Amino acid sequence: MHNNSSSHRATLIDGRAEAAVLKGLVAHEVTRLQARGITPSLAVVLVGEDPASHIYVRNKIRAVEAVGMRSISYRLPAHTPQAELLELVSSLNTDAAVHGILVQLPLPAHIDRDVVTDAITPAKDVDGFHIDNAGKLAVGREDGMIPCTAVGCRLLLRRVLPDLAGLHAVIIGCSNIVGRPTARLLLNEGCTVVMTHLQSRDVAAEARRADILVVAAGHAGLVRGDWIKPGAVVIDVGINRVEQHDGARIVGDVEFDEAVLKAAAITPVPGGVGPMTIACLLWNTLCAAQGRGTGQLPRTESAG
Ligand SMILES: Nc1nc(=O)c2c([nH]1)NC[C@@H]1CN(c3ccc(C(=O)N[C@@H](CCC(=O)O)C(=O)O)cc3)C=[N+]21
Repeated sequence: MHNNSSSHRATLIDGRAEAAVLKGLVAHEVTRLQARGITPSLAVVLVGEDPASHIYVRNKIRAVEAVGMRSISYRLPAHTPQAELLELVSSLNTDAAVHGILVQLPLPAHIDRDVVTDAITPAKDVDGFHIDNAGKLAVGREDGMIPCTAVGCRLLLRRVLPDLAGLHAVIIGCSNIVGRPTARLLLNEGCTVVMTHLQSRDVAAEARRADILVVAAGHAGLVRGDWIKPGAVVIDVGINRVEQHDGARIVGDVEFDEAVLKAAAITPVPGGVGPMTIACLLWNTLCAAQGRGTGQLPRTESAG
């Protein structure tokens, strides 16, 4: 074993393997529900023709069906009026056969994202973006729907760090979709959480203090090797398409080749957080069908 600084390489956190475990659990619960005549179902709404969104939505639908759940997809033209989208959401809210509703983001500029997400019944809000769900998480409650990527990040961290209490966690990027909810979850675990964003003075200096570094900035190559404290655990949420001489490639927000020499463990991109986001979406859809929140364990029903 060579463990000197020149040969050290971080453990890779395998998001695909972790996602497969969670999907297996979901698939098992789905069979139990089906025995009672319930097939969990997810409605996915896509507005506009963004090619990346179409690929994401196709992958989500495939994953939903692979665990035995039902998916219903709605593809609306880019010029769809907001009122029409709200009508669709309203009809899905009252449809008892629909357990989860996901409106794919980003939405066209003429549609107010907050109005749409707040129109979804909180119990069917599998993204966890509704203000009621965000509010619960903000006060430390985990009985609502919690955003999928944040849940996925915590599961990956728990895999390599059994006890998160007292650790110094630094979040880079504070979107409502990823950074903020992840910060809330890590605070719930007892971490000391620092949230950095575009206006932060010295993000590198904050990052160097991190035992846990979560990067969700959407900026390829933002985090360099010298931003990472030796032995830190790095979660790279970024998904950036970069053009290279031999075609396009997906990279994260972390300069992986540098970070792998400093960190104790790191998530790759692809194959890290992304697959966990999908697996947690399946989990949330299951939770919605079972009438519970993300953070509540499945009820163990006795036979008969
Ligand atoms: N309402 C809403 N909810 C979302 O959860 C949502 C959304 N809108 N809009 C877009 C983003 C993006 N997102 C991803 C999920 C999985 C992967 C994923 O599985 N990535 C793979 C493959 C990456 C690739 O090759 O493209 C990986 O990282 O290994 C990526 C991105 C969910 N989003």
